[in-house]
Amino acid sequence: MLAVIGVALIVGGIVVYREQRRQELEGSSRGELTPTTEDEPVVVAPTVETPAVPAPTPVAPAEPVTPTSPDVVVEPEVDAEPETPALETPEAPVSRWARLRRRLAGSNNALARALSELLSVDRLDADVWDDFESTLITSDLGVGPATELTEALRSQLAIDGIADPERAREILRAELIKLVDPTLDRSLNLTPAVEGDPAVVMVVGVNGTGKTTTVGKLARVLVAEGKTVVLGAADTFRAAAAEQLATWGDRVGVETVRSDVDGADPASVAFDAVAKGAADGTDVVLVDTAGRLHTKTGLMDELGKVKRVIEKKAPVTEVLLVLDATTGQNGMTQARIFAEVVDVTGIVLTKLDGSAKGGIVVQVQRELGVPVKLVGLGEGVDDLAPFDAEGFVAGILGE
Ligand SMILES: Nc1nc2c(ncn2[C@@H]2O[C@H](COP(=O)(O)OP(=O)(O)OP(=O)(O)O)[C@@H](O)[C@H]2O)c(=O)[nH]1
Repeated sequence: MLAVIGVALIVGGIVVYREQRRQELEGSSRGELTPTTEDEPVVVAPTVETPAVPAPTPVAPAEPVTPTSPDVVVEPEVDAEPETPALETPEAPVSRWARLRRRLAGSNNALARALSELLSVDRLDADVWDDFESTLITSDLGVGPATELTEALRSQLAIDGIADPERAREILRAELIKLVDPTLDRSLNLTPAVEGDPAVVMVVGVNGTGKTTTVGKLARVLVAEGKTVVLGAADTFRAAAAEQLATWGDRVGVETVRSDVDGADPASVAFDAVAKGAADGTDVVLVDTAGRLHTKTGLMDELGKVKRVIEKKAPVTEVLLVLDATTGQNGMTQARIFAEVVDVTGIVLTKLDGSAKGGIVVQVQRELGVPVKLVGLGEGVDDLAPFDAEGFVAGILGE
């Protein structure tokens, strides 16, 4: 009898234990973890919420899944809850030249070619100098600067010769730097006329030159310098331009003022952007504008109006003209027209990485009397650098 009672107790114990264990396992598989105490939260790895999708047919693990099997429903990968993208830290402007300089050397520059050919000849006769001058002209240096450089080198190398290539190179470098003019003030004017106002930079240029990209890249340069920025999408002609600009801004935590209406008045968007900048105590407002060249009067009217309307709020401190270096003489024609309709205070030369004609730096500065302040040397987000005469010449000479 005792033995029967003993066996009954053991069997009963086993049944109770199994039931408890089963409940425990069920609970944990549903991820139902509860904090043990209120101030000691249990950290649970974020559970992926499966949206109300019809339950997929389970796939037998042993059977290889082939794309041709019509019965197989592959469980879609469920993305984790979208996270706010982390803000990017743009590269500091000072370190950019060192990285981008090599791209100038790699662009089969006509200027660089002319210089290295000059250094490789045995004798500097009249034919060599004529060829040299012609190649300089094809590099978009402009006739005046090409003749000047040829004459300067001719007189100096006539004395020293090129027997010492190092010395000849020194002379070349010095003359080129003189031509590019290291004395020009290339800093952006970001000092507001009235204290407390934001500095206002208007960016103008023909569409396709890289204007919107430049505004986005410039915002990164300013953010890297610790400045606060607001973007104004006043290029309301192309609807996607505002979207493109806002994407640039979002990546570095910069707000973009834009219109919800396609083809809205650019002057009003520009005004709103500057008003927002002023209200928020922002350092710089960058205004992207449209640059359709229907007629000069149309362009003048539009840009003139944008500037006038902005200045009801705060004076424009800098007008940057964006030029595509690969368009050569065409770019020069655009530059002349823009310089007639607005007071350009600085040039941004884009796509210098793809241009065989770096000489345009010199020509555009000479003709417009305005310094090249920034250069675009690639499609990367930080491929815009403050221009520097010595760095540019070193790049051209492949140093
Ligand atoms: N290689 C190279 N490409 C560049 C550079 N700057 C801009 N681009 C490219 O040029 C193309 C045109 O740039 P956008 O900024 O859209 O030109 P946009 O002038 O603003 O044109 P709209 O938006 O129509 O006004 C893009 O593919 C850019 O990536 C540069 O310095 N080097």
